[in-house]
Amino acid sequence: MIEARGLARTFKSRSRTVEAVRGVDIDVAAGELVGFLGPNGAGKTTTLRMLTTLLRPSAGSATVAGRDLLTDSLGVRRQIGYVAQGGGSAPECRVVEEIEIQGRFYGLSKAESIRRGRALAEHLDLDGLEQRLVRTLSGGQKRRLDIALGLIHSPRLVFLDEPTSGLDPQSRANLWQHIRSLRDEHGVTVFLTTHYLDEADALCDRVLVIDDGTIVAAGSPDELKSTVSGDGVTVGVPAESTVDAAEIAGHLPGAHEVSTTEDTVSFRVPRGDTALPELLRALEAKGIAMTSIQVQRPSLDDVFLTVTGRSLRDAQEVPGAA
Ligand SMILES: Nc1ncnc2c1ncn2[C@@H]1O[C@H](COP(=O)(O)OP(=O)(O)OP(=O)(O)O)[C@@H](O)[C@H]1O
Repeated sequence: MIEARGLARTFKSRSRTVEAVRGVDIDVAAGELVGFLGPNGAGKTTTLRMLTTLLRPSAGSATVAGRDLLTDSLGVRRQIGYVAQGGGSAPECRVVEEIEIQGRFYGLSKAESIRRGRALAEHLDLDGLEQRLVRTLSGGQKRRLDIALGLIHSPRLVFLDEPTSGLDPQSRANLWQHIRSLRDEHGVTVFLTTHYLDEADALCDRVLVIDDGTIVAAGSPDELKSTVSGDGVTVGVPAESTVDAAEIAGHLPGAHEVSTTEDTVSFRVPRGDTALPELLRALEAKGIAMTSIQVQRPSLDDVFLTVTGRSLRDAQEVPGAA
């Protein structure tokens, strides 16, 4: 559905040149729900704007929904839906008018726009809001309206730029369900940007991690996590046993990054759940009584940390990156 090669975009002003996207390759298959994850300023929106024909690439090529991005941008536009970060609906318009206007933009008749609008309203929980002014909608309702507008012409591929940013946790979870059902029930391929780790983890089949204009990791959330350093295990032991316990931990298959505090031993192993029985047996054989145990699956932040050397959360706070 998307095949991009070496897509790049440089912004030049008199004082400086910004290489916002430095030659990315992107492959998205039909029916996938793919997340583009990265900190502020990583190049997510710039990539999205290129793939949706809103910004001409400085280099590279792409096929989007079967159309060539550079030579058939109109064809691409007809095939895709795009929901920008702030959405596109006018605050003083009624919901029903927005839906109708959007349909007319895409060449639907008034009757078709209304029919399609009704179906989308039902699907996206907008029933009963048709006569409301857009500015009176809640944050979650407004996002769902923006998504409905992006889907009015029944695109096979939809781009969502940070669809849940600024929403409260409940509205975010609700919107995730709607986004999932676009794919599950309507077969729409979804490509979305996010800087929420939990969103990428919970929602996406596959995640592309972008940092400083370059894709630094790609795979399903589980694949990405398993390529990192494995599960983190922390075992509490009596202070006099930490040295022995650390040695035992270090001999477990695949154990690495062993460290101790006064009364804990921490290490990583490929699978925490399978390493634990062996650890327990070995500690018991040495007469070491464990006082606590904690196993932590790696997070997407660990992935980011491994590939960039920085925490994704810290990377959000880079001055001037926004
Ligand atoms: N029109 C522009 N002119 C100059 N620089 C730009 C322009 N648009 C984006 N940039 C720069 O390109 C880089 C990537 O920006 P982009 O908006 O693509 O990042 P992002 O990952 O979408 O960030 P965010 O999560 O904050 O939306 C940033 O350094 C940004 O300042």
